Amino acid sequence: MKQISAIIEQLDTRLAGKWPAAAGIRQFSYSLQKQPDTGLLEWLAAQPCYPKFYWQQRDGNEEAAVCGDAYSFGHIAQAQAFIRQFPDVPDLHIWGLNAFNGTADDASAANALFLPRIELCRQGNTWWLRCTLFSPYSLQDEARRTRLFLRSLVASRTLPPLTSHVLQHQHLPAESQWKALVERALSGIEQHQFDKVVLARKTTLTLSQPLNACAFLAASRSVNHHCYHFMLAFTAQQAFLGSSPERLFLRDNTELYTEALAGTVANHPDDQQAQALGDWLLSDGKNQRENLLVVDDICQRLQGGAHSLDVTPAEVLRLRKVQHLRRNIHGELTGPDDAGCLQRLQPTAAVAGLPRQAARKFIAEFEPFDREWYAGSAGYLSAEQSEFTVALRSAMVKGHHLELYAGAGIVAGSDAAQEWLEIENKAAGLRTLLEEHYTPAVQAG
Ligand SMILES: C=C(O[C@@H]1C=C(C(=O)O)C=C[C@H]1O)C(=O)O
Ligand SMILES: [Mg+2]
Repeated sequence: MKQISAIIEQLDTRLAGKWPAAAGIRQFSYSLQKQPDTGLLEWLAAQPCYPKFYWQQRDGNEEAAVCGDAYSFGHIAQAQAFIRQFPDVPDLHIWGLNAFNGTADDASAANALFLPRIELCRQGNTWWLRCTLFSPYSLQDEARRTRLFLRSLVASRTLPPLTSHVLQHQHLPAESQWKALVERALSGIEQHQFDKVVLARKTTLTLSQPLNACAFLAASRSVNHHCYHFMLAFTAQQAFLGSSPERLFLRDNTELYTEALAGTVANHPDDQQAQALGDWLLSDGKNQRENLLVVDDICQRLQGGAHSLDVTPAEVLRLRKVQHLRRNIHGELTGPDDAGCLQRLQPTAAVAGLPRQAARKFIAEFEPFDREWYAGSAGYLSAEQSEFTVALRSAMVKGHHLELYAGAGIVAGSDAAQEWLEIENKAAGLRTLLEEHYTPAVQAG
C-alpha cells in the first residue's frame, strides 16, 4: 500500500501547518492513482484503532473502510443535525450501526455512529482516501491528534486463514422453547393482537480459538453473494458483523428506495431444484402473506413522508442457503430526512411484525435474549445520499465465542418446526464458514 503511505505523508505535511486554536471542520480528499495492492478489508484489519467500520454495498460496487472517530453520535438525529450544520463540507459521511431499539425518541439511545478520521473508499474502479478534522474547541489540537493518529496506521497484511472450529453450540431459545414461543405467537394472531411477529434465536458457538472478525467477514463475502457486508469492530476482541441481503433504505437526494424482503424457502445447489423451490415460494399463501404484510407496513409508515409509492411484483432472490420473496418499493420523499426515514422504517414488519408496537411488545416480553444490534441497521448517511442495510445474517464476535442471530416471521399458517428449519438455514450462511460439513435439513416445499 505504497500509495496510501505516500498520501498519509502528504497529509502529515499539510497538518503540520498552522491551524486556528478555534472550533472548526476540514476535509481533505486524495484519489488513488491505481488499485491498491490489497483490499480495503485487509487494510482495515491491520489497523490497531477502534472503532473501525467496513461496508460493502450489495452490488459490490461501493466499499468503504473507515476508522478513528473524529466525533460520535448516539442517535441518527444528532448525526443528521451535525451534517446539516456544515453545508460547505458536502462530503461528510457518518458511518455505523443503529441498534434494534435505537430509534426510540430519546436522544440518549446508544447507537454506534461516527464521523471517521480516515475513510478509504472505492466506487467501481475509483479509490480515494478522505481525512476529516473536527473540533468544537480547537482545530490546532485536533490537527495534532490527527497526526498522532496517522502515525498509528500500519501497512496491510494478508488475512489469516480461518482456523477456529466449533467446540459446542447453545441455542436460545432451544428447539422446545421455540415451539412454545411460536404457539404463543400463533394464539396472539388468532386473538387479533397482531397479524405478524418475527421471532429470533441467538446461538452461541464456543470456538477452539478466538475468531479474527475481518477474516471471518472476508470468508463470508467470498461466498455469500448479493449481500451487503458490514462490520463494526469495537475492540480487538469484539465486533458485530454480517452479510445481509436486505436494504432498509437507500436515499438519493429525495428518491427513496426500500423493499419488502420476507418469505423464505431453502436454496439448493442444483439450479433446477432451486427453481422448483423458488416457484413453490412464489405460489405459497403463507409466504405471500408474510411478504404482503411488510409491503402494507412500509406503505403505511411512509404516509406523510413520501409520495408516489411504487411497488414491484414479487420476485425470488436466490442466496447461498435460502431464497426469499422480494418486492421493491420506490417513492419520492417530501424532504431529504434520514432520521425521519429511519424512524419510519426501522424496524419493518420483516424483522418485528405488524402492527409494529404490538409486535415489539411481544418480542420484548417473550424473546429470551436482547437483540442489541441484530435486526437494527448498518450503513452511512451524508447530505446527498444515505444507505442502511437491515443487520441480519449477523453475529457478534466475542473472542472465543460467536453469537449468531436468525429470525423468522410468524403469521397465520406458520408451523413451528418449519420455522425452526428456516432459522437454521438463515444461520447457516455464516455458520457453515466454520463448520464446512454443517448442513441444516432441507426445508419442505
Ligand atoms: C429475521 C430474519 O430475516 C427476515 C425474515 C424473513 C422471513 O421470515 O421469511 C425473510 C427475510 C428477512 O426479512 C433473519 O434473517 O434473521
Ligand atoms: Mg419466513
